[in-house]
Amino acid sequence: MRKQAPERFGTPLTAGAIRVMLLGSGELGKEVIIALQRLGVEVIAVDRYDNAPGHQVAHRAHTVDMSDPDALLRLVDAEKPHFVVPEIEAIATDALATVEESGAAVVIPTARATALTMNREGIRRLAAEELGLPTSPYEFADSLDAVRSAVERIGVPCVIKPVMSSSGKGQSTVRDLADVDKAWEYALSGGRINHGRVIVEGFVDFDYEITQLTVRAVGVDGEVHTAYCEPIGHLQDAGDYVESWQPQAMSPVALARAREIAGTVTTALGGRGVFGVELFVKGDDVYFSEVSPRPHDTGLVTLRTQRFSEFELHARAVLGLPVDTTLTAPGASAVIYGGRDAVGIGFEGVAEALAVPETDLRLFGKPESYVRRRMGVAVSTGPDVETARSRAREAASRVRPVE
Ligand SMILES: Nc1ncnc2c1ncn2[C@@H]1O[C@H](COP(=O)(O)OP(=O)(O)OP(=O)(O)O)[C@@H](O)[C@H]1O
Ligand SMILES: NCC(=O)N[C@@H]1O[C@H](COP(=O)([O-])[O-])[C@@H](O)[C@H]1O
Ligand SMILES: [Mg+2]
Repeated sequence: MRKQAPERFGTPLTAGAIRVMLLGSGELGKEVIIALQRLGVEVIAVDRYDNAPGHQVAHRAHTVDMSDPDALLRLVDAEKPHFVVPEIEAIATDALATVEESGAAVVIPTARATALTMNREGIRRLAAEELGLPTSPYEFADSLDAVRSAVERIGVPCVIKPVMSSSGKGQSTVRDLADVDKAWEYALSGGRINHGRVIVEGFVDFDYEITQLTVRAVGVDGEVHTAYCEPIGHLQDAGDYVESWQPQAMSPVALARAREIAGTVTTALGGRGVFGVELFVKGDDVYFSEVSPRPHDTGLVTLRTQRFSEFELHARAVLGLPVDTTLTAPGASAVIYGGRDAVGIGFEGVAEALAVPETDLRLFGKPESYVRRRMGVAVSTGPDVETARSRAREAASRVRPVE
């Protein structure tokens, strides 16, 4: 893999351009695309539906079924990107392996890391069984009977999730054996790709949970180094993030353990880029949950809290450029949901939201809204995290989705 930055940054849309292809172009990809374009990179945005947020800001946009390996290989062949940057969980990872092996493009962070993290089984077995990291107890199951016996062994409460899903899709917490049938049905219908396989995880009664953003980037010595952002605390509702803040206060022991776990798992995954290492913290104990080999939704807060947001850090790391993870202000983010099932919705209250001090807004521009689809986010800073959190919540609540 090429470790150094390209020597020459050519002009976009000419033969000398550095080309990056994003596989998935939602709200996170859109910010990565903007960051890349600011560095003079030509960007090709790919998603499963037309007019995805990143499509709207890229040099070129394609709509393809990203779980179809042939479709992906045809696209890579046609566009000849230097870097392929997965942005979402539902991608044909065997096609990424082909791209990497053939040397057609560099896959970020690596094809193997993308495959391992796209399936909860791959990353959980790596973390717990190979790396020996502390996690909740877990079992995998692919029939209702197998789920029932797994729940009996692990005990309630426990959490059932499709092996391939994200943002809480198909996930439920089972508090009673009688709830298992419903949880299994929900998992089958809710994953991004129906694999008929779930993980049953013991419920971790954590004090708080964090995302430890971890950046693997090339240093001045030409080697890949690990850099850590300040921990991001967050609140989840039904497995989906609703609020995040940075920094999360942690005991020195818990912080050191969090970084050690994050360093271990990201080193094992390898490659370059931003990783969102999700951890549960109870007292000084830290449990690994999962990791995104890409910017993390809870990291939207870094748009205002860090000198360089997680999206800018990813862009730099992808290109082999130096990074700087400095926090510049405490801050918080609060999610704006669509609140309705409708195409082409509007938003009122934007001026009122932006009247909240030290507050910014992102409206992602998703063409279709669902009740629980994330359509925007408010990001605020303040003298402390508490002030920033109440500002972000206030701003988000002032934005009203309308027909
Ligand atoms: N074993 C567990 N014990 C306690 N809480 C859990 C457990 N697993 C998940 N949760 C809660 O559900 C949230 C979402 O879980 P998880 O991150 O596994 O889902 P996801 O679908 O991958 O979400 P995302 O893609 O947004 O990260 C966690 O952040 C946590 O709040
Ligand atoms: N937790 C992962 C995550 O937040 N991913 C982000 O959500 C988009 C999909 O949104 P959609 O489901 O509304 O299309 C993805 O493209 C990515 O930006
Ligand atoms: Mg998660």
